[in-house]
Amino acid sequence: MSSQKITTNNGILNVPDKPIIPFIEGDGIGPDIWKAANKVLDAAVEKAYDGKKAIEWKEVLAGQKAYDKTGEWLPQETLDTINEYLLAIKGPLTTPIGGGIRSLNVALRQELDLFTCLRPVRYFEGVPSPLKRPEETDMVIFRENTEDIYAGIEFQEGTDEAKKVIDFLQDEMGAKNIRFPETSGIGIKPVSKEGTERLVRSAINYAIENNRPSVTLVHKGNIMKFTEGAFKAWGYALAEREFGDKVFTWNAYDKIVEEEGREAADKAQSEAEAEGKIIIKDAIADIFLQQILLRPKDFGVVATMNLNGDYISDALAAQVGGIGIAPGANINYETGHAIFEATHGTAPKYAGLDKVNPSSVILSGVLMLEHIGWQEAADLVTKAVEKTIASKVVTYDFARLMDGAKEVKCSEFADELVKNM
Ligand SMILES: NC(=O)C1=CN([C@@H]2O[C@H](COP(=O)(O)OP(=O)(O)OC[C@H]3O[C@@H](n4cnc5c(N)ncnc54)[C@H](OP(=O)(O)O)[C@@H]3O)[C@@H](O)[C@H]2O)C=CC1
Ligand SMILES: O=C(O)CCC(=O)C(=O)O
Ligand SMILES: [Mg+2]
Repeated sequence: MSSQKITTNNGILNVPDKPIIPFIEGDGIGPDIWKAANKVLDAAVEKAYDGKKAIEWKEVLAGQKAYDKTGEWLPQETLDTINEYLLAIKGPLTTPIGGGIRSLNVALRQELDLFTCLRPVRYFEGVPSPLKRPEETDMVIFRENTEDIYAGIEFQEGTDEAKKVIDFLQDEMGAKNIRFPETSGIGIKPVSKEGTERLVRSAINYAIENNRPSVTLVHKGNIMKFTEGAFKAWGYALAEREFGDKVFTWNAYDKIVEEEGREAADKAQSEAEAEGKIIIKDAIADIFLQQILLRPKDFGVVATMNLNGDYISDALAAQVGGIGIAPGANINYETGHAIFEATHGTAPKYAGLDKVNPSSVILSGVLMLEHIGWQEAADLVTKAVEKTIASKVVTYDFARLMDGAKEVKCSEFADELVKNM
């Protein structure tokens, strides 16, 4: 079996039996969790296909390891390789706070135009959770991944650049509400119609393909009208224009309320639900954070901008047991390019201790196996995670909250998963 590249034809992947898939080990806990994931994913593929399929892993460098070896944090060769091989899986990469290099994670998403950050959130039976009914949290986050205040367009307080932008805003744009212009840093928040539309389109397509009853557009459009408010308006317009009678929007609901009253609007929505139409609704970001805790059953697919999606990801992860079990994928649904990675970061205090939960990156690997159509291998891993957690053999993060659990190391948890396949 010779190893080959995965290729694409109009976004449809052509996957050989032995695809070459690049990986980035990552900083901090990265080496520990990647080693565990590598073992589990290889075992699942071997078992599912009896040795007739296998992944050939190809290391590419980023972060501290890249800097130590090449003097660059994100070598061009890494970007070129992922671009060429279409997919990659990565451990977390460190971003210093308040100075130093900008996020390599964000750079990878921007450089490869991986416009969706997909983060499914589901409960595994037996995981300790702060909720009474954690199984009701079952959502898929579609986070815009290339724009927003997260794009990193910022000017530091006290610099000529910050002064120039502030002078421009005050003198030429009539801005009167910069409270302390002499000592302000400035951040810019670009949110585009194209960026919004491709994200919302992907979210609705996902909802249709996966029988999810609703897509909620989460925004702070009451305050940031022309960025977050526009996201909501463009999202509704796209849903109505491109998905027609497959969806029923709260925009349409509001129009019926105006013309015929609330009872007629409620009736129209109930009929749409009965016909299996996807309800496209919206929520303002602050109240949304309350609603996901108090009535999580109301939400299926969540489409939102970059910063909101970052906060929502960690909040929802906590509802189902924490960031140790929160997978993700950065995907361009138009080209098929994708990088799979955990939601969490490098957890530096645990680096090299062989201690943390590898489930997030392992389940990111499950998303990768599903992305290439290797569902049998993906299912083996998911079932092994279910079985292992149910048997109360867990890493420290779950063990500290579970009665009667056996705490194991990161590597031992991976061994247990392999045993339970
Ligand atoms: N995509 C990426 O590569 C990301 C990178 N980062 C970067 O990571 C660095 C550290 O960020 P920080 O804010 O501390 O967040 P982290 O997600 O790295 O860690 C915060 C805490 O979350 C818990 N945690 C994280 N991963 C695991 C795991 N696998 N198993 C169990 N528990 C886990 C630990 O909790 P406890 O202390 O309770 O045990 C840990 O102390 C920063 O440089 C940040 O920029 C952050 C997010 C994403
Ligand atoms: O890039 C980083 O350091 C943080 C990114 C992050 O928190 C995320 O994407 O969820
Ligand atoms: Mg985050």
